[in-house]
Amino acid sequence: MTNNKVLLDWVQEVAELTKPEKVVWITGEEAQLEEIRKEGCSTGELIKLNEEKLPGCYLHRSDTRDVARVEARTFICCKEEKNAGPTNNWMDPQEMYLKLNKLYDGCMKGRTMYIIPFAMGIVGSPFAKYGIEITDSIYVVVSMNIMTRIGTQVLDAIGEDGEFTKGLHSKADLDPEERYIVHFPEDNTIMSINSGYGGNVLLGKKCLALRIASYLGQKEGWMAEHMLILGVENPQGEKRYIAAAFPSACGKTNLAMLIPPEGYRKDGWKVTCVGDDIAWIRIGEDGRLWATNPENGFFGVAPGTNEKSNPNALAATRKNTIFTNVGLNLDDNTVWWEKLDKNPPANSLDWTGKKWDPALGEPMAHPNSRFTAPAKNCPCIAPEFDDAKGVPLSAIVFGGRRAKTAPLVYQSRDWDHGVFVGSIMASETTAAATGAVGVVRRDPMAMLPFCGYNMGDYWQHWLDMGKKISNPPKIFNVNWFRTDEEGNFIWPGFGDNLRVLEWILKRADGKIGARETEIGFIPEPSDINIEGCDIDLDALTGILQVEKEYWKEDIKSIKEFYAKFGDKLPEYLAKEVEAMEERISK
Ligand SMILES: Nc1nc2c(ncn2[C@@H]2O[C@H](COP(=O)(O)OP(=O)(O)OP(=O)(O)O)[C@@H](O)[C@H]2O)c(=O)[nH]1
Ligand SMILES: O=C([O-])CC(=O)C(=O)O
Ligand SMILES: [Mn+2]
Repeated sequence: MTNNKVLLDWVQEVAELTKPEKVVWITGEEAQLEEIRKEGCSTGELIKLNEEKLPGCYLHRSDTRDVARVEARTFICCKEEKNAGPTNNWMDPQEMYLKLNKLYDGCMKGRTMYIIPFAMGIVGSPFAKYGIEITDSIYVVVSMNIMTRIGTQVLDAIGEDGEFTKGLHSKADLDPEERYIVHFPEDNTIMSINSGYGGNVLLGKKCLALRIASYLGQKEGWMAEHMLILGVENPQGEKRYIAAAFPSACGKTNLAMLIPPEGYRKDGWKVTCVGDDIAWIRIGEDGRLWATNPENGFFGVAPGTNEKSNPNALAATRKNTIFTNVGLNLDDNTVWWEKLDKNPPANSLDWTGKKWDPALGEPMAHPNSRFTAPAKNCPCIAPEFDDAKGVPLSAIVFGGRRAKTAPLVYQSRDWDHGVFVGSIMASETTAAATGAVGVVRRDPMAMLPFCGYNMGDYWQHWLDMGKKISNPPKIFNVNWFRTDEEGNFIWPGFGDNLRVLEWILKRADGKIGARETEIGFIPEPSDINIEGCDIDLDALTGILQVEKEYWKEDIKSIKEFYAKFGDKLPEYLAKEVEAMEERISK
């Protein structure tokens, strides 16, 4: 398969440690993959769904104690603790290797070890990064085939002495107490053990394309971000691209696949999706920022996805998709999740595989149940999806889930101030990670769980990038999640978010004015088009205010957070929070 000596030696070393019964190199050929899917069905790892209604689709159930990313068990192991920073778990690399090697010892006994060569980015592109994931999970093999570009083409691209990220995964015995998701950025190595949940085990995604890639980006002068990328074409035929960073389960997939409201559709607005979760961003020869999506599929949140909220995502899941932890309709062998439609199938199994009983009031699908769907399935996938050079960004948008404080939208004064706006992001936690849901926490640039080095150095890297871009995108912050006294969302969201994007793009093109406030530029309410939208001008005006009392509270929390970084906190950010405090307390 390959003459790469480093790779061959490593595979042999891993096989000696984990002691599998069999070793299989994944070629990427359909016949081999189909064999593996069949094998997965015979072991129960996969359940084949209705071939007529959902051709090529499977259901997978992960262990009930293993349904989300585990941030408390995710580590960045670099030589010096200060390089991991105060927001990452750290352990000395040698100590961690020792600990892990004990856990991996014999963990694949009686199992098959699969070797998956994969690419993040387009194979052969100068921006692609290659990896090898060794795993004992069929779910991982078939999911990596959807989420990344895999097979012999990748081995050829790596070549005899090319570099690659080493990724070792084993389900082992799924012991939550011994679960580890570990990154050794200095060794370009990832080790994951005792989990079978996507975010912990599909090592190309968060582990390589964000944690390892953010570290490489800092060294090599580019950026790896937790961002969707979308294209917006207005009725004049002007096409613009936006990248947006929202924390997990805060609306990236939905915004990336937005369907314009009816009036906008009639006028000729078009939205296309380049990516829904990760953006790799570089400075182009023209001095602008260019973004690519290194993935090949969507690992999207299932609950809430329906014909109305996100028809594009739903359409993407109608073939060759793997569903994880959703409900199973026993009458026709299809899947169901909360809000798919109004009629939960009575004769069904819940996400754990037990008969579902509506009387218990429990959801049928897990709140973090997911679909793994090929990007090519998505009706609005952008023509630039396969273009290795990516798309030029007009705007970068940050956003979180905040019932209060953050207004619907505001714009930073300039790039540096935009870095500040990203650094002070906060959001309510969601089911995407284990732990409490709905607790506000600081999540800078939506990268809190994904930054592979010291977040203070990461902010400095953003500031340094700004100095090198002659024509930087404009930077904004949005919040679709403001609630009223009864806890209802005030802004209708989803397709109507295009109304806010329209303002953002007019600002980016310098076509419209705005009101300067203590936190940045805010639209005049009349500048957001709400014709045909389910919100009135009063309510809109309400969510476009700077509410000083809330901001004062937020500034306290920002300062506490910043204080953790000591001398790693860029001076500009330290000064800016003081300046903002002064403006707010006037
Ligand atoms: N109220 C409101 N809810 C939204 C909006 N957009 C998305 N959501 C909800 O937010 C949840 C998650 O949205 P996604 O688009 O899947 O989140 P994501 O950012 O892609 O998440 P990850 O895949 O975890 O990174 C779903 O329950 C959606 O229904 C919006 O504009 N308004
Ligand atoms: O990694 C996962 O499990 C899914 C995801 O996109 C996120 O949590 O942001
Ligand atoms: Mn994500």
